Amino acid sequence: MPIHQRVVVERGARSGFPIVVAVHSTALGPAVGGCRLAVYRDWRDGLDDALRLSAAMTSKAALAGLPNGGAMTVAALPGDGPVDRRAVLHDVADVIDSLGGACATGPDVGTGPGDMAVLGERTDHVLGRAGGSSAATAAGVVAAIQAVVADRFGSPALSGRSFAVLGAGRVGTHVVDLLAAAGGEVIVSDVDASRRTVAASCGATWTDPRSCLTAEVDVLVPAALGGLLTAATVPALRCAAVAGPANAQLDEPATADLLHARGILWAPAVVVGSGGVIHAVATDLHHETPDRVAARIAGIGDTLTGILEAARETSSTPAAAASRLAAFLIGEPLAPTMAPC
Ligand SMILES: NC(=O)c1ccc[n+]([C@@H]2O[C@H](COP(=O)([O-])OP(=O)(O)OC[C@H]3O[C@@H](n4cnc5c(N)ncnc54)[C@H](O)[C@@H]3O)[C@@H](O)[C@H]2O)c1
Repeated sequence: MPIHQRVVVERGARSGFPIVVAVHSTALGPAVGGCRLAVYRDWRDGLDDALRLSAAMTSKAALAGLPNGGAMTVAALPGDGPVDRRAVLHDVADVIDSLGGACATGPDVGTGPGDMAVLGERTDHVLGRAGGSSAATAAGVVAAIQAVVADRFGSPALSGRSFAVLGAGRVGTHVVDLLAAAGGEVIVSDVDASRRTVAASCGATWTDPRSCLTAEVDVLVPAALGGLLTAATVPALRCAAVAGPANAQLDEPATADLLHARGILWAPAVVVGSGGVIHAVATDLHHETPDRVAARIAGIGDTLTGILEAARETSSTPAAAASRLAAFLIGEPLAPTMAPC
């Protein structure tokens, strides 16, 4: 198993809370990854998260075509008692800064652009201060959907194709708008009924989450939480393909085989949902022009097309083909925790 390049665990000088920065790999360039502030029963669970997510980020960055490796930062908060958020963020910034540019961090669960601005008071190695990742993520999702539609139906045209978008949050709303504007027939759902306005504003059809999941459509687009695709839900699907940004869509890697056996094309979320990371890293770290960044995001479609072709040629799942491609790009075999999904 490829060992992490460097893992730092420190007690925050101001907050006293454990701060973990895991740098998995800098083989392709400086490592990038999210900064997670979360409550853990035991801080070592936060360390596990950092180790797992930084390894997965190495695959994500490689598949995104970025000259970067993977990292992850975790501040393990206590479940009770006051939290001086600013103090925690400054502790995080000092640990990141002490690594001298080996890694940069951006928004993740529990953090947003405002928090990145606070980190930026003490280190330059910060991404995503300006926000805007959800629009970039959605643009990448649509590029991926075009590749999926081309693979399944022979043309990337979205007009006249049908979509079910599950989750009308920040990314899902943009995706619904883009698909509807391209002439797609769109069904949308969310557990939050107030999100019904997303459908009303662009002529999409609102439905309940279960009906959305099992709708007879060309592409199901998971844009809510993870764990959607399981041995229980896959038999109920009536779509030709699944392509969405939701992280950890598969409850376990073997579910990709169930989808494959049912003839449903599943596009790995690590590729489909990479537009936001590409935008943040290419803009903030590599200072690329907006046109170059947009081209990189549109390139998600080409990457996915290559993965789907490789899967077909080798009679394997797209998940397995993506895993092989990531290993080739990184130049070393992937550990199970790095398998892209
Ligand atoms: N924001 C990004 O740039 C980005 C990038 C890559 C991946 N992702 C992933 O994409 C997904 C959506 O991200 P987001 O930023 O739009 O999140 P969000 O929190 O803004 O939206 C998620 C939406 O899903 C809804 N939801 C939750 N559970 C649901 C369920 N069981 N059925 C239907 N709807 C449900 C919520 O009510 C919410 O409106 C997440 O899994 C996220 O990890 C996001």
